[in-house]
Amino acid sequence: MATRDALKFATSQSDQIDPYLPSPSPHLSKPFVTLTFATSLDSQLSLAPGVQTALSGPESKAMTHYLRSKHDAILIGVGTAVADNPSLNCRIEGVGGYGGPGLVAQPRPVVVDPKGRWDFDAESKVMKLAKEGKGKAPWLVTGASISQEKRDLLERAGGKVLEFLSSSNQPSLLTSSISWSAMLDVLADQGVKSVMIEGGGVVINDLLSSANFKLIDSVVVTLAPTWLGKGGVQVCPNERIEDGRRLPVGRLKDVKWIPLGEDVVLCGHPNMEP
Ligand SMILES: NC(=O)C1=CN([C@@H]2O[C@H](COP(=O)(O)OP(=O)(O)OC[C@H]3O[C@@H](n4cnc5c(N)ncnc54)[C@H](O)[C@@H]3O)[C@@H](O)[C@H]2O)C=CC1
Ligand SMILES: Nc1nc(O)c(N)c(N[C@@H]2O[C@H](COP(=O)(O)O)[C@@H](O)[C@H]2O)n1
Repeated sequence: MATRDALKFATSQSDQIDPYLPSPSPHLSKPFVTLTFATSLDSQLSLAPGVQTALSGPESKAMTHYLRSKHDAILIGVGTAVADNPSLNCRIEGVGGYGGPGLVAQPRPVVVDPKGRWDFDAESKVMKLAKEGKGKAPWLVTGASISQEKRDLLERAGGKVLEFLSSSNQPSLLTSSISWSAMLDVLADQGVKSVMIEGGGVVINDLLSSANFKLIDSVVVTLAPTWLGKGGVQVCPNERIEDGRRLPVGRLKDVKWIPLGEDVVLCGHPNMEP
C-alpha cells in the first residue's frame, strides 16, 4: 500500500539515469561510488556553513531518492549530519517503509565523524526513521571513543560504530583524516557494494581532488537555477599542479544533461585520460 508522503519518479526519467547507476557485480574490489549533490549556479551547496539550504525542486529531489534506492549505502560527513539533521532514507513509493516490505531498497546511512562530533540521540531524524521501520540505522565511522550509551542506542536500532584503526591497529583518537580508499575498504568489508556520497563541502572537494578522482565511478549533480552569493559552502576542489604546470582537476565523459522541473541534472563518468 502506498503512503501519503511517498515520492514518485517516473520510469521515463529513471531510464535516463540508469546508465550511471551501479550494476550488480559480485566481483568488485571496491564499492561502486556515485558522487551526488545539488548546487547553485555559483557552485554552492548551502547559503553558509552549518545551514541547510533546499536547492533541489520536487522532481530532482525524487531523482535523488531514486538514487538512494539503488545504492547499498549513503555517506555524508559529520558537518552535514550536524547542520541538516538528515533523514538519509529513501522515500520513493514502493520502497520498504513507503509501501514496500521490510527495509527493501533502503540505503545504509554512513556518517564519517573522526572526532565524535555528531551528538545524535533517539530524536535525531535518522534514528527515529529507523525505529519507525522507514530507514536503516546509521553506521558511524570514527576514530574517537564513543560513549557506551551512544553505542547502545545505535546497536538497538540496528546500526553500529565502525572504529577506524590507526596503522598501529589501535583506535586512533588523533585520526582526523581517513584515506578514502581505506574508508571504501572498510565499507567493502561490511558487504557494501555501492555507496552514494552526498556531501557536504569537505567530503565532495576531497573526493574531487586529483588524488581521489579515480575512486569515483559516477557523478550526478543537480543544478538549481539560483545564485546563493559569497560565503556559502562551495564545491571547488584544490588545484592540480604537475611539473610546475596547472592542470584541470577532472572532467566527465559520457555526459548527459537531463532537465527535471526547473533544475537540470548532470550525469557523467569520470574521464581518467590525462
Ligand atoms: N546541496 C547538497 O546537495 C548538500 C549540501 N550539504 C551542505 O553542506 C554543508 C556541510 O558541509 P561541510 O561543512 O563541508 O561538512 P561535511 O559534511 O563535508 O563534513 C566535514 C567533516 O567530515 C569529516 N570528514 C570529511 N572527510 C573526511 C575524511 N577523508 N577523513 C576523515 N574525516 C572526514 C571531517 O570531520 C570534516 O570536518 C551543510 O551546510 C549542508 O547543508 C551537504 C550535503 C549535500
Ligand atoms: N539532492 C539534494 N538537494 C538539496 O537541495 C539538498 N539540500 C540536499 N542535501 C542532502 O540531502 C540531505 C537531506 O535530505 P534528507 O533529510 O535525508 O531527506 C542532506 O543531509 C544532504 O546530504 N540534497
